[in-house]
Amino acid sequence: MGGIGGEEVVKLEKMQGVSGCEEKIIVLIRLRPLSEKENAANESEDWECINDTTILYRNTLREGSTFPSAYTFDKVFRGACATRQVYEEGAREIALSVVNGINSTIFAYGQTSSGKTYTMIGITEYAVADIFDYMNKHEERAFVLKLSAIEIYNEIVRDLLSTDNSPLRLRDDPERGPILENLTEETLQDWGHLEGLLSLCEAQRHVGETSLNEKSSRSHQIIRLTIESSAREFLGKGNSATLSASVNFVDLAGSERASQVSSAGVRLKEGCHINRSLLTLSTVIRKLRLSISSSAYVVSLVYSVSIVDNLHLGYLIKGRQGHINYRDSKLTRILQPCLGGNAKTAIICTLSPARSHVEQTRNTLLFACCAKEVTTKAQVNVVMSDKALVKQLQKEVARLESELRTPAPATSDGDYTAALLRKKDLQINKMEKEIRELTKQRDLAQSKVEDLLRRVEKDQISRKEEEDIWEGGDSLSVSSSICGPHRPGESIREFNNPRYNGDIGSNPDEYPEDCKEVLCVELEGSSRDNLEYVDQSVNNNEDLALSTSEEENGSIQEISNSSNEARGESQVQDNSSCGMQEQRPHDVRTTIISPVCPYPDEQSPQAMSENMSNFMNSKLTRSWSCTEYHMADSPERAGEIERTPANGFEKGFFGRPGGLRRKFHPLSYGSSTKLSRNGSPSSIGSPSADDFGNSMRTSVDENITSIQTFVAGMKEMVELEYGKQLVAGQDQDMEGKQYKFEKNVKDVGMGPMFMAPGTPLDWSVQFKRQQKEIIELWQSCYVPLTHRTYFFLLFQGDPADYIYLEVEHRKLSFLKETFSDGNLTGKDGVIKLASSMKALRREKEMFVKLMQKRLSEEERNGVFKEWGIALNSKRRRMQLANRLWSNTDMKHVVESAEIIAKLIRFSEQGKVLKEMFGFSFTPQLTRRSSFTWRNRNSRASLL
Ligand SMILES: Nc1ncnc2c1ncn2[C@@H]1O[C@H](COP(=O)(O)OP(=O)(O)OP(=O)(O)O)[C@@H](O)[C@H]1O
Repeated sequence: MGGIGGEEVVKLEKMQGVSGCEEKIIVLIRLRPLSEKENAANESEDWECINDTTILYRNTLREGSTFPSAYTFDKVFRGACATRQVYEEGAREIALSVVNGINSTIFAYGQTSSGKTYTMIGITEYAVADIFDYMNKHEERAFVLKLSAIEIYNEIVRDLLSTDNSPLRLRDDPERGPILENLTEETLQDWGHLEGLLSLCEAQRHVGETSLNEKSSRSHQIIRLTIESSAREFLGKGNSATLSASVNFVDLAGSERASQVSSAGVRLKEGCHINRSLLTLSTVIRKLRLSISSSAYVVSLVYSVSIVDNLHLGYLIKGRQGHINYRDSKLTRILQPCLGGNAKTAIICTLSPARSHVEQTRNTLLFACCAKEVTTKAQVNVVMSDKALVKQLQKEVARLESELRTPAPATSDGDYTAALLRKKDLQINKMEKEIRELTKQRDLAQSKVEDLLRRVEKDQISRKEEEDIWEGGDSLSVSSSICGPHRPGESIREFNNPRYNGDIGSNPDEYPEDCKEVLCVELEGSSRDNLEYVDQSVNNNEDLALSTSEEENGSIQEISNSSNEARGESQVQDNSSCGMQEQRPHDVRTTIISPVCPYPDEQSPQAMSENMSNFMNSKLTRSWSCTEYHMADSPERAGEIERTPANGFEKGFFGRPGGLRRKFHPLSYGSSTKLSRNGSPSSIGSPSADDFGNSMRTSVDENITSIQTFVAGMKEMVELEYGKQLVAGQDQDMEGKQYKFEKNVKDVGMGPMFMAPGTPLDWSVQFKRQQKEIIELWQSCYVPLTHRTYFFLLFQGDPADYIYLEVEHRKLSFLKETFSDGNLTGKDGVIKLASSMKALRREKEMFVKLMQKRLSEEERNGVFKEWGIALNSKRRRMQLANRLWSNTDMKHVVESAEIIAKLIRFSEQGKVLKEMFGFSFTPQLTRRSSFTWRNRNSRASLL
């Protein structure tokens, strides 16, 4: 019971195959025979061991008996059984656990004279004898046996191996448990030494005479035999591990009541202490039993409700177990490790069979019943030197590290864990790959953005130069960007038309897809010889050309401008100089727009481009230019798009692939007066949704070109197919005309359309009706005012205008329907209502600036006065801009168109067109006055 100085006790659950599992206290019953006194008193034996595990109360007829008659335990021994049998069959295994490093305890519990001392003396001797025998059989190990003995008498602990009767001090060590200070611990030398020490203990123990026992033990005796063993080969090397365990042989004082033994005086006092300590022992045992059974109950309950949680369960067990009052007596304090702790425990309950002791016997059996439910958890105790302990801990650390590094064994749990880890690794790898890919895409996108910004900046510079030239130049030209890979000296061909591949002498597929843009304008009545062009030369990267073609021979003849020729092959072939090698549609569009900015003074290219984009769509098509503009990413795709038939009107509308990605063939004015569309008679350049953009994509100053293009791109088809014959009064085969016309219409993907009425009167009526509806639709759809003005001024009732009104009407109807369906935020090709409104506002802001620039103060004041705007009011120009095209009244429309026409220099462009093409685009008042101008005077005042 003393500490093991200088060494550490380590409890290992796995050592020599012994695990620290919980096991119940072994409860043995020993029924002694009737004593001489009892026989003399003619006592009857009321108890009988009916088998090895059950004891039966035979006197069941006893009056008032409510107790059970049969009790079952681990083992019951009838009176004839020798102590050796009790030891071997019930206590030996427990006692010998000590040689394996496991603590053990053997109690003897029972009333006085029931045979406790008689039994424990024998058990102790047999156990020690077996231990000696074990030692002898295991010479490879070195054993050390130490014996100590105490008694607890009247709650005083005395050392039975010491002649000093002074009490021993009991203290609790956090790791080693209860320790008796200065306890004598004798190292056993041999059997004789043991016998001598046991004799000493017997001699020193308090014994007194009671009515039931002449030599009644009046104290609790505890003999402790401690066994330490080490492998001999490691002895003296400082790194040995020693098994160390103790076996306690406990001979309790009698558990009888003081009154039953007729004690008095000293015996009574002894009895009170005895009863107190045994009562505490009983209470501890009962609580331990209750805690165990409660734990079992809790476990069952917890499992049944499927809320297994180790922590929760532990809390419940601890909570139900509550406080165990070990400290209420010295006996329970000292025996605490043996009761529900680190020890194997056996309790031998001794009984007297005499009828006169039946009550005590029952009490003993009840105690036994409680004790058999108590569990302990014995562990192997290894005493290690500091060096061995360090080494052991290092090994343990190494083992744990190894387990962490190496895969778990191929158990089901290990397989699952390994599979889980592999899955996680794969996920990590996949995510890392995605991150790399996204990073790559981000870098590429950044690079493209930077490239686009550079291009925009370049375009701005170019545009500025163009504007300077435009403002200061006198010449007019059909301007556009031509970034074609055509060879110097060669005519610019219709590259996309296979018919002309041979003439060009090069494969168009060799050209960059986005660079196949050529401006060709054929002039009515012009021949190749008298074609004129003016090299705008606003950008060295642009080639300008006027082209003509003869539909009859299927060729396109073009005249490249002299400067283009002069630049030579090197420049033309330098695609990179064009900056179009990888240019996107937007870039191309911007380039096209740039020289013809309608508001060169005020509006940035981006703003103008945005205006047009908002209203139209983000992809440009130009009916007015000989543009071969591929939106496709590849020649194959381009071909596919080109071959895609139009299935109806909507097909040609923006927002539809067919409409957005059509390839535009050049317009060509034949040598005769008729306009023709080379190769593809009608699918290219026909009025479509793009026409909205066409008008808006032209600038004020460039509107000469814009109008020309507007007319060339729209009217030429009608002139060719229908209008020319009508105007000239030639006798045409109407059936043939209709066939051609319908074919054209279908080819552009607009579906069947009405023919113009056969008589001017019918057409006049229809025109006015349709014009009125178009005006209302413009208003509903927030169509740019410039577009309205162009259209209104240019299409005034000529029968050839019919198809354009029809197309315009259909487009606007579709647009209005789209808006009314709630498709206000479309994707590609679908106009955003909000964007249209915003563009309209910007356009009005431009008009405000142009009013200041292009109207004299006198003109402005006149207009303000005429439009009811007070001259002293603020923001007069904005007031005026806001009123333009603000309602559908025809007078208002005419006046709005006149003002805008003035602002955008419509008349100047009209004149130029007339001079250039010999074709009047200005309103022919003498011919169409009845359809159009209502307020001729006001218009004239401005125009
Ligand atoms: N199984 C037995 N067979 C024969 N005699 C026995 C047996 N058990 C006990 N005795 C005898 O009974 C008497 C009392 O036994 P013992 O002193 O061991 O009782 P006890 O329980 O220790 O009593 P106490 O508590 O008063 O010390 C002794 O004389 C003993 O020899």
